[in-house]
Amino acid sequence: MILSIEQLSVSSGEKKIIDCVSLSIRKGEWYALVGQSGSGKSMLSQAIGQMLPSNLRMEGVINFNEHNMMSLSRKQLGDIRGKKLSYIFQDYQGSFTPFRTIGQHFQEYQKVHGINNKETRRMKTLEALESVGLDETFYSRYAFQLSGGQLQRASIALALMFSPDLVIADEITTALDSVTTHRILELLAKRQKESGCAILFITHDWRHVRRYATRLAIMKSGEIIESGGKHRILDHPQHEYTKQLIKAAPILEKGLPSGLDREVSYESTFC
Ligand SMILES: Nc1ncnc2c1ncn2[C@@H]1O[C@H](COP(=O)(O)OP(=O)(O)OP(=O)(O)O)[C@@H](O)[C@H]1O
Repeated sequence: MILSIEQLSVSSGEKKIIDCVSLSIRKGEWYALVGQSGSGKSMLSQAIGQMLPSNLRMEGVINFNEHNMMSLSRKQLGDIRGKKLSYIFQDYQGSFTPFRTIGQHFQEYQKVHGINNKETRRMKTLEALESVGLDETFYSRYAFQLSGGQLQRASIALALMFSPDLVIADEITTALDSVTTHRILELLAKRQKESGCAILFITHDWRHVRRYATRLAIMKSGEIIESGGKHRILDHPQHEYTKQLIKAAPILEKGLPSGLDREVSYESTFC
């Protein structure tokens, strides 16, 4: 297991926001976390990287690789975050400051993680951008000169820069149109295959669960109410709430069975 969460609770004063959650993620898998708005998905994802605000109290165990995340120092957490554990957020505009070029962001990110030679950092940046279909002209562009899809491509490149074991992708396509969404998720799937990382994929969209996930968990009011393999849950949901969520989902693409991979060519067109 890459990640093992046991009996995790997060509270604000007397109020439990996450209630005794346990889940584990295997090496290289695509694990989906599904649930209504406010159910605690983002909070759980932030708890994994120990990024919760100080007003919240955490209990339980979070083991990431061989590390007990809750007992690490700031410095140890800093070494893991970005290198072994990385995040891609919904708010891609917020991930890049407007006054710095894409290249400067990549330079800074690598510098923080100990790559001291500027030219090495530049070469690695160009390689990373190329791996997501962005050519070298993007190096000197500012974030506001990129489309939403291009910024998410850059976010994916940044998140995968140090070949992390786990990438947490928190509703990364919510702000994108459907064609761009498709291209971004195909790109993420392709880069996942190449790098072998596991993905914790937070989503509201059952079509994406059906297409990409290997296993999933459903959250409701801070608890995981059902978890397991994709086929089992999509084809035979046990919990009434899961049944309702699946029923309320948009009609799934006709003729696409729950688990069969369908080859879709990777579009390198910039989006
Ligand atoms: N710092 C905080 N202090 C107290 N409560 C908080 C704090 N941050 C978030 N919450 C509450 O925790 C609950 C879970 O929020 P969270 O953002 O994890 O939900 P979510 O499932 O990710 O929702 P969405 O799908 O809309 O992003 C919400 O009720 C939210 O108001």
